[in-house]
Amino acid sequence: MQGMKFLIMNGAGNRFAVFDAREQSDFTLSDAQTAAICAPGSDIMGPKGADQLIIMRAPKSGDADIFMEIRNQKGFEVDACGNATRCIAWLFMRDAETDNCVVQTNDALLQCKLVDTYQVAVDMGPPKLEWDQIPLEEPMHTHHIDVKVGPIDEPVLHNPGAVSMGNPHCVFFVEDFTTAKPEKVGPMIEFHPLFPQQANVGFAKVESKEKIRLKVWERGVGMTLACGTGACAAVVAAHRQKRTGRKVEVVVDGGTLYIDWQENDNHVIMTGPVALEKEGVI
Ligand SMILES: N[C@@H](CCC[C@H](N)C(=O)O)C(=O)O
Repeated sequence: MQGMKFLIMNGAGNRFAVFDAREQSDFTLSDAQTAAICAPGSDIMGPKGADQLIIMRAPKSGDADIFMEIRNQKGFEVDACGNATRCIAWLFMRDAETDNCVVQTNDALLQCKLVDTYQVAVDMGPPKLEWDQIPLEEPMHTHHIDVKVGPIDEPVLHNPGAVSMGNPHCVFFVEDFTTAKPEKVGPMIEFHPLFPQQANVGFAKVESKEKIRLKVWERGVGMTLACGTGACAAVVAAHRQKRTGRKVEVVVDGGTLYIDWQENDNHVIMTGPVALEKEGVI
């Protein structure tokens, strides 16, 4: 690790430890090493820690510019992270002096575009909506799934939508966050038996057909200031339940993400901010 390029970045407050291993293909971190680096208070990350750790690697195919390995704060690898995609794309575009690029993840090839100095748009592709794509434990419609929180006859939360944006999301629609209690409900749903690969849990307050206020309990992390795939999933779930249109401003604790679930090609476009907090060498 000594001598390796290291950065701290965030996308709307979703914070990342970034290692540039493009020229060190044998560089790996165990789950335990990853968790130690990401932990709030770690030597590398300081008090805020990192929500995800990203390893930039050489692309695995000729149609991509860069490959991004994604690890959650708890250490394990996952297949998608919308905010980190914007950050890694921004970095690549800055260094290559271009305004578009393709970021590769385990899940997809993602087309990215610089739309302003610190704003990047990512084509997150089509949402996956079949029960076995999320995945769920058993066949069911994903438009709203039979999960309830609270007393059986008067649940506080019910009928969440299930969406995969390359990672599993369960999105509840809430009246207010005080009653919904995301910090308490999040971990219960993350490990609900209906989700064999666990789930990211969204709490979306629809303010109008064009605006959602969103909080997300992230799988393998906890509450974060922003979740890009969570924002995409919230808009897909909201539109499917006829709560919003397809083009929605999603306000998260760390900023605003603009989501457009395009009707013509079914792709979800996410636009949002990127911040570079620190850049150096380990
Ligand atoms: N912060 C992310 C999502 C990161 C992965 C997620 N916690 C998972 O386990 O799937 C984003 O911006 O999308």
